Amino acid sequence: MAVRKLLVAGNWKMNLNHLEGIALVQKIAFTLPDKYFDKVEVAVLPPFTDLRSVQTLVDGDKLKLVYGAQDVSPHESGAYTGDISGSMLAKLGCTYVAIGHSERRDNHYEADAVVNSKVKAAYRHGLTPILCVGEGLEVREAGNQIEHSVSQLLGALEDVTAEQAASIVLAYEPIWAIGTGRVATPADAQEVCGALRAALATKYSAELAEGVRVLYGGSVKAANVAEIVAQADVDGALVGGASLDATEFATLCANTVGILA
Ligand SMILES: O=C[C@H](O)COP(=O)(O)O
Repeated sequence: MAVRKLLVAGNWKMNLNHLEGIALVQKIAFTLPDKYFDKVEVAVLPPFTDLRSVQTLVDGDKLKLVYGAQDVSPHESGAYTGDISGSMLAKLGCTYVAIGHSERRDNHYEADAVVNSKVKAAYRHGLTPILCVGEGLEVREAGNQIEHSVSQLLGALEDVTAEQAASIVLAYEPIWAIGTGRVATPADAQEVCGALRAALATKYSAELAEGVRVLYGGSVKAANVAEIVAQADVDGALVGGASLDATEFATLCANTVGILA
């Protein structure tokens, strides 16, 4: 039986300048007891502009949390104005990179092929993708959430080897739950997270699928995280709004495994 270490990742989105980011990371680190980090991996995903500051703080104070980026260019270098390459993120000590978030798929017209190219770019530079999939309300109401999310997963994994996929993190984020306060029920989360794991087993192997961490995201708060993460195929959370407040985020992390902050 694979032992999957829980992961709570805070996606700051387009919030907190580098000074505010330093303050938030310091408060999170000082609020969570060291014993916590033995049970749950805690990551923050700041805006690009904050990464160097977060790196300096984490390295300098030997903090136990890790960090990553919210996107990555599919290109290596060159005339791609505004892009940030995987090599640049690796140089900044990033562990993770979120790829395919619905806010990128929608606002930047990122089709599955683009998401796939970013997944491969992440692996070229030793970054672990947090691959985001999830359906809109109209798909949910039609009952097609599993087909939709599995299709996004398989589109993102085109030409991705088993060796690479073994380390991937998936995040099921129903769009109708993002930023709305309408969190998915534990059963909703389990249904799709379980289907994503089954799809990995079919594409690669049952052993690989058992080892991959599948997160839920969408209005996760300290008050609701425990019942969601208690589901068999949910291995943590990708947290937006609640990650911007140190006390809420630290309590959310602690509640993930029932450790009081
Ligand atoms: O990446 C995080 C998800 O978009 C969830 O955001 P939220 O917790 O604000 O609903």
